[in-house]
Amino acid sequence: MSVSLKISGVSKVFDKNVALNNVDLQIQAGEFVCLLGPSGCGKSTLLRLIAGLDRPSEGKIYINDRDVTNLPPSRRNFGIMFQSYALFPNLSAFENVAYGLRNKKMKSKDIQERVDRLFEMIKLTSAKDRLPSQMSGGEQQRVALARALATEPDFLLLDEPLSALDAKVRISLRKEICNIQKELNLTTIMVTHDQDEALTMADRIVVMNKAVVMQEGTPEEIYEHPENPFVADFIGSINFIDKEKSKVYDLGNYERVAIRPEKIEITRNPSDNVLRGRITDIEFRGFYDRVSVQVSHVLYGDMVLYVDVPFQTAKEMKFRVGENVYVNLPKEELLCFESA
Ligand SMILES: Nc1ncnc2c1ncn2[C@@H]1O[C@H](COP(=O)(O)OP(=O)(O)OP(=O)(O)O)[C@@H](O)[C@H]1O
Repeated sequence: MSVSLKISGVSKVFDKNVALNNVDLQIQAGEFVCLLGPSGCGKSTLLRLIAGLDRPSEGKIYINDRDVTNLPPSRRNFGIMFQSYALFPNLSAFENVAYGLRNKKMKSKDIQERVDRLFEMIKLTSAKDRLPSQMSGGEQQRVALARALATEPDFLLLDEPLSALDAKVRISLRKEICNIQKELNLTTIMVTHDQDEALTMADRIVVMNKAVVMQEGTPEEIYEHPENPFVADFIGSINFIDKEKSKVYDLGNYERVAIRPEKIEITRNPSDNVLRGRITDIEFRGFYDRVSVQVSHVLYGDMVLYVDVPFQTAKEMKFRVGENVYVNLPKEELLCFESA
């Protein structure tokens, strides 16, 4: 069974340090939610409160509308997986996964069946009898996932589960975790500070900063319609244009506009609505080039805009550092913020 979770007015204060400030959050049954934010924003604290490893200073936590705020972890029925694999070093992979089931006094035959099924799920059947020290980091983390799922939890908590792994393994494990999560329709909350991870894995992202939720939404909503400069800046790259610099655009009541580097067009043809500039730097970034353009509009003052030019366009246009170009900031791509 998959459950819904509700965090209602939750605060957590350590001495005088406010780790969470009046956080509200609803998570639907079967949903994959990522808590994303910079170091110290409170995401691990929130995960610990949901697990019952710590108690909120204020507010309530509900599982399927049942108040569990004062229930111990053992009565919340979740699986958990940490950054460090935390496997028992002296037990085989199989016994690591079976551990919780033996504790529950499940029959040997049933344990065998369930653990075998889990090893099929994580595609590691051949490594069942190995010790953790005989497995790669990625394999150990898959065993940790199987262990978290063994007791058929109602929801899954993942605390930076991929951050200790190298880039390739991380990307393949992202997919595997998502597939398993969807197959089991298991409500899942993952803490990460890696925006790519959140964007590729989550049904919904909760962006946090300084103990509060800054915005929540689908990856597309968060990327395309950030509600404030913090979210715009934290997820993806962004150029900010502040009011005092922007005499070209009438910002009305807005204090700032912003535009993502891939939304700016760079050309050699002057036309309406383009700004003149000079290329000061070109960085090769694989499938795109990041071109820095010093905009030299009299009214603009000095401002560098970053423009991401897709690989193919960059190849055809052959931009050079020092060259004069024009940049177009399409009006419909501008993000407007009332305050900085
Ligand atoms: N047990 C504790 N005692 C005192 N302060 C704590 C404790 N746990 C967390 N904090 C503080 O609460 C704030 C939030 O910490 P938390 O670990 O939740 O952040 P985080 O977003 O998970 O950061 P990171 O990504 O670095 O793990 C920080 O200022 C931290 O120092």
